[in-house]
Amino acid sequence: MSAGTTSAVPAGAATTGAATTGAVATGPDGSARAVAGPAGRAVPRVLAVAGSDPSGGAGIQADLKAVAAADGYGMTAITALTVQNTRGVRDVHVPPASFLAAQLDAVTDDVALDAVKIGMLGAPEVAEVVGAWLDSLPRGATAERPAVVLDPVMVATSGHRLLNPGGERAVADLLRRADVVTPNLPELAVLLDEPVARDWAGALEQAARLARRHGVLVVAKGGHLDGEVAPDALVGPDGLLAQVDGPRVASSATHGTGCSLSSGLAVRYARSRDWVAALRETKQWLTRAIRAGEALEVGGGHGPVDHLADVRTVVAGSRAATLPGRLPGDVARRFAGHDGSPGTVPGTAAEDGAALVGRWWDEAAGLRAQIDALPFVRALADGTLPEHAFRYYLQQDALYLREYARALARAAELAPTRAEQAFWAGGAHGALVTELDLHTSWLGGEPGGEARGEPGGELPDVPASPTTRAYLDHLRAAGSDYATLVAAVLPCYWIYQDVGERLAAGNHDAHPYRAWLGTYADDEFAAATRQAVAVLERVAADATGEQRHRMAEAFARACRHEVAFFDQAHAWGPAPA
Ligand SMILES: Nc1ncnc2c1ncn2[C@@H]1O[C@H](COP(=O)(O)OP(=O)(O)O)[C@@H](O)[C@H]1O
Ligand SMILES: Cc1ncc(COP(=O)(O)O)c(N)n1
Repeated sequence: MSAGTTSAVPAGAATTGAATTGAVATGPDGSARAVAGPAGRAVPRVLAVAGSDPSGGAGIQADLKAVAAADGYGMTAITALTVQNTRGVRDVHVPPASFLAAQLDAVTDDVALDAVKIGMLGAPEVAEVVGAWLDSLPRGATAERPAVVLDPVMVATSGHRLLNPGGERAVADLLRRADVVTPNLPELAVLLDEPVARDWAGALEQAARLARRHGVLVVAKGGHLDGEVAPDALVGPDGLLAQVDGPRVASSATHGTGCSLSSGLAVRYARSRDWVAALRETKQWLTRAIRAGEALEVGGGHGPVDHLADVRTVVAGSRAATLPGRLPGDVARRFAGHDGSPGTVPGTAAEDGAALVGRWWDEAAGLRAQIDALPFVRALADGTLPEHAFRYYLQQDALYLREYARALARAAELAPTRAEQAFWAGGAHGALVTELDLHTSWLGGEPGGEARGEPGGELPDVPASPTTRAYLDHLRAAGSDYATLVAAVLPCYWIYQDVGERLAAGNHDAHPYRAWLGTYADDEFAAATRQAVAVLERVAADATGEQRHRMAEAFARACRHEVAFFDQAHAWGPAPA
């Protein structure tokens, strides 16, 4: 199941987009709570009223990162200072409530707010100040009134109280002033004064009761339940409005998920004015952020999510794209005419293709030289590469191969002839079984000696790096057009075979990676590479000028990703303890 699948929307209930525009749920005080309305600002101005977490994963720090990740402008009014890290909360200091009131006034006097996210309040008097401030904001579902998302923070994941005794009533008193409230299951139970829901159906019933009692929309969250799916749902006074399912990620990087969800939701709602769409997008983003969290290696307890995982992927991709070397456009223009219009190359069709592909390969010579000069490749060649750096490379390569096999399978799906279909299907099988088996068995054994692990093992339980993800994104983006896809998958064959030939030539009996280097000198792989190149030549020969332009770009980009991929393990540092 993919993250953020929306389902179980009852007929007539809010879903997304135009269908929900104008839908409202009415609170007991008669104020309208818009489920969806006219679109808001492109870069919403969002104020987080919350506590500080010095370890950066939860609280105001998470809020700012989540707001930035959702492309909003973040501001903060700090309610409390905590002394905490990923392992737990050591102390809490709540400054005078009047100081918070002054912060709120300073921001509101100057800045028009599109949304407010309220998190940890710490003490009843702080909640009261926030309540009075909310009452001073414009009322009703007007453009001037900021959307208010209340995350009723009470207890940290570690079990430490984040709200003084007596604070629960004051927080409950804020519910009627919020548009959406996002309690976790224990908080939902406290707000209703009921036992904690034991299953999802119970959680949805409680959420509806809370929504009815306070005239507020409730996001029920399944983070605290078990099972393969981590469901969230938007629930109104009349019950379920929409359920958003996502896979439960097996990860300890869940510190601050509640803070991040509520902030991301506030920004996305302020932009789209559609709570269901905002929840779905926020959930999808959060799932990616949780997946990428462990790779940050922050702390020894419940680590943070990687709020900026998507940004890192883009940065890694553009870093690869700007590696020195000829711009793809230059390559393409030479063959397609200066304006990118269909050009002609003299000679027979078959010669055209070979000449074209030969030029692309020559244009990538600088990148191939860069690969040879990379610290990683040199250390692998001379045997000085630390074992943990080699393992890192193997792990990322295994994660890459699994998805690369999908790209080859897609090429098989799109192939116009039976021969090409069979070739790519064989390549997909080879990547998935032969090559991936080699990786998993190496990862289970001694990289320096012979492979010892079991073939057919599972993929390494590590997240794909931003560099790996960026390369895979490139392959995915190429996947709708056969010619572009063939050009994008080719460098992985060709460069690997080319670099491998030189690595294998320097192999010797005493080389610590001799068995691995031996795998590079594989005649079958060399033959498959020649065949893949022949297919590329055939496709290039038949391509229009515009297609050739796209192929040249896809090919050159993939070459750049190859450089970045080989380079990514070079910052190996000391071996982990
Ligand atoms: N292991 C997980 N995998 C995927 N999503 C999760 C996981 N844990 C929590 N979430 C999501 O994180 C958000 C916060 O959920 P939850 O843990 O219930 O709240 P809180 O952080 O307030 O205790 C929800 O969107 C929930 O679905
Ligand atoms: C300052 C602060 N605010 C909120 C939380 C709750 O975090 P979570 O999102 O994991 O429930 C926290 N641990 N610290």
